[in-house]
Amino acid sequence: MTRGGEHRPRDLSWPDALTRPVQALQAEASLLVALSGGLDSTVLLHTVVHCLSGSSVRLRAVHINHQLQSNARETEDFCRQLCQQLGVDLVVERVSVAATTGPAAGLEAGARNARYDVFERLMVGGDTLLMAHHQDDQAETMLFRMIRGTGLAGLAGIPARRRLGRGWLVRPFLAVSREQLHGWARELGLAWQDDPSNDDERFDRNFLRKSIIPLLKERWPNLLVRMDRSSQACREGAELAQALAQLRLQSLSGPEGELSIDGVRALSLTEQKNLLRWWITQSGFSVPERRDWAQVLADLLEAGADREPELPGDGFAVRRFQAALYLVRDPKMPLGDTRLLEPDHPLLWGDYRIVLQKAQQKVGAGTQIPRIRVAGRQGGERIRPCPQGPSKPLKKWLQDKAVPPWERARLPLLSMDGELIGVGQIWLSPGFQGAAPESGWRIVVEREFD
Ligand SMILES: Nc1ncnc2c1ncn2[C@@H]1O[C@H](COP(=O)(O)OP(=O)(O)OP(=O)(O)O)[C@@H](O)[C@H]1O
Repeated sequence: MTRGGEHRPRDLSWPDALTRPVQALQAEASLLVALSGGLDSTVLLHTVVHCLSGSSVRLRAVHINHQLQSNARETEDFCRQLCQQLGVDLVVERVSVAATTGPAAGLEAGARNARYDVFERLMVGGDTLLMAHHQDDQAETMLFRMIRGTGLAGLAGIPARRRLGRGWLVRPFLAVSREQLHGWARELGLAWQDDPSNDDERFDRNFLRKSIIPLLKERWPNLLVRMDRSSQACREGAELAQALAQLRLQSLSGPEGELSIDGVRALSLTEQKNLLRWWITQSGFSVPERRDWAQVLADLLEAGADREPELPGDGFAVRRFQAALYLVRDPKMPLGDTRLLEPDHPLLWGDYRIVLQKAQQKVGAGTQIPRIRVAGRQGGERIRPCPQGPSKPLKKWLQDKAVPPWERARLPLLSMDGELIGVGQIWLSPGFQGAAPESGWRIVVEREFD
C-alpha cells in the first residue's frame, strides 16, 4: 500500500541530520541506492538526489523484487515511477528466494542472501552501495545477536562502512532514529510503500521491533543512544582482539603459513580461540559454529603424536601434523583418474597446474613427444631421486621429506615408461628441468593458490 503523498518533496529546508552524512559522499565516484520502496530507503534516495544532483557523482538506484509479498509488483512499479520522476536510473532484479516452505526466519534470511548476492554481482570498482539502516535497526540487530549468543564482533552491530564485492557498502543514516525518519517523511510530504510482512511477529526482527524495543524505550528513553555507545565499545574491543590475533599470527606462523603448536600452546585459552578464529577468517573461510572450543583446542594441541586431529570447516580443515597446525583447503576436484600430458596444454589436477613445454634442443635428444602420465597415489610406487642411484619406496621418501598425510594423497605423480619423473612441486627429474633439459622437454608444476 502506498503511504504519504508525493514523489517530489515539498520545498522545505532539509534536516541537517539527513543531509550532513549524505553530503560527505560528494567524493564518491558512483553511488547506488538500495531502494526497497519502504520509507527509510525512499527518504535516503530523496536526500541523495537533493544533496548530490548536479554534482559529478554518478547516481543510480537498485530494487530487488523478492516476489514474496502480495504487493511485490506494486512496490516495483512504485520504485520505477519514483526514479523516473527524480531522473535516477533504476536497476530492477527479480529473484527467487529459497526455503519458502521453511520457518519464518529461514525465509527472511533467504531473501537477504538473495539480495546481497545481487548487490555483490552488480558492484564494480568505484561503486558505493547505500543502504538506509538507521539507529533502530542497529538496536534490533544488537538485541537479536545478543539473544542468539554472538561474540564481540557481532555485538559491534551494523558497520557504517564495509567492503562489498568490488565496491563499498555505506549506511549514512545509522545515527538517525526511525521516529525522526518518519517525522521528516511526513513533513516533506513524501510517498512510500508499506511492507505487509513488517507486521508479522513470527519474524524475530518484527517481534523485537514491535513488542520489545518500545517497552525498553518507555523505561529508558535514550535507549538507542546507549546501545549505540555499546556497539561502539564492542567494535573497538573487536578491533583490538583482531590486532592482537594478527600479531600472534605473524610471530607464530612458519614458511607455509602453519602455526607452531608450542607457540599456540603457550597462549591462554582466550587467546588461542581468538587466534584460531582470526586465522580462519583471514584465510577467507567462515568460522565453524562450535560451542566446545576448549575441547576443539585441547584435541588439536594435546592429542598424542599417533593421532591426526582436525577441525572441519566449510571448504577447509585445520589439521595437526607433527609440531604444527595447518589450515588445509579442500581439494578442488576428486582425484583418481590417469591423464596424459600434452605439450603446451596445461593440465589442471586439483590445485595443481602442470605444463609440458618443448625446450631448447640438446644435440642428440629425441624429438618424439614423451608419454608422460599424471595420476594420484595408488600405493607401492618407487622413486629414484638420483638418476644413477637406487630407488626407494615413495611412501618412505615422503615421510622423510615430512610431507603431511593429506598432501600426499593430493600429489600428482608424473611417470614415464613406468618410472616416476615428478612428485607434485616437491621433486622433478633433472631430465625435465632447467634451461636445456636432457630430454628436450621442460615440465612446470604450479599450485594455484601459491
Ligand atoms: N528489496 C530491496 N531492494 C533494494 N534494497 C533493499 C531491499 N530490501 C532492503 N533493502 C535495503 O536494505 C536496507 C535495510 O532493509 P531491511 O531492514 O529490510 O533489511 P535487513 O534484512 O534488516 O538488512 P540487513 O540484513 O542488511 O541488516 C533498506 O533500507 C534498503 O536500503
